[in-house]
Amino acid sequence: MPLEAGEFHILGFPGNGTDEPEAFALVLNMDNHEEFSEPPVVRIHSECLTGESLGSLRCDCGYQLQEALRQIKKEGRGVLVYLRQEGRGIGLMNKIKAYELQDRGVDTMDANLMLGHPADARSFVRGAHILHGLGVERCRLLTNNPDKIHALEKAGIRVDARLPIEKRPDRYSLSYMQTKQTRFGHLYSFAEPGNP
Ligand SMILES: Nc1nc2c(ncn2[C@@H]2O[C@H](COP(=O)(O)OP(=O)(O)OP(=O)(O)O)[C@@H](O)[C@H]2O)c(=O)[nH]1
Ligand SMILES: [Zn+2]
Repeated sequence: MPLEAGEFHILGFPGNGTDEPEAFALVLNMDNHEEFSEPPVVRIHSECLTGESLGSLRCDCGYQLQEALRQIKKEGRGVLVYLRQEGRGIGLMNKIKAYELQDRGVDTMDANLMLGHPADARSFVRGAHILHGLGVERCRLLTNNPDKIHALEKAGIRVDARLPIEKRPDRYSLSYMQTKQTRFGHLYSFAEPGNP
């Protein structure tokens, strides 16, 4: 599939009609093991229609999706697994409701909780299964989220290195990214809230 970031193979993974939605992976050069000494670059990406399709600036998802593909292309090999866990797993309608609360000053974690949802309702086990199916047992993971690393390791994928994937915060995304840093434990290089 020709993408702006380069040519990738797209592989589809059907859902089960109930709790497991469809997923897909964008794969580059994964049959070619001999040529590469380091484990592949991997991104486990969660759906964000507003950030990716509409170009919403209030989160960093659109940037991260494109940047992950650019990094994989630059490396010459890797996998992006796309999981349809919109809104950290609460779905688009609930995310829109959460945005309404956020417009009234509630942060992204409390907005989920006030709506009766977990702060993060996602699971990354499917991502690990898909990686296993592609023959990936270890990787260098593009993420700022330590929970994602622990989830993959628990599911049997060794994460040899974390590769940061950071959008520079701006006036639309700063408070959202600060909340991810202070409340979700995301690792960002802008160390002090208020100092992007
Ligand atoms: N409920 C809710 N979900 C959001 C909001 N903003 C983005 N999302 C969702 O958050 C998910 C992405 O999670 P992030 O916290 O941005 O990043 P991550 O995947 O945990 O970590 P990284 O690997 O560092 O990107 C996607 O499913 C988005 O749809 C929000 O304000 N509320
Ligand atoms: Zn987003």
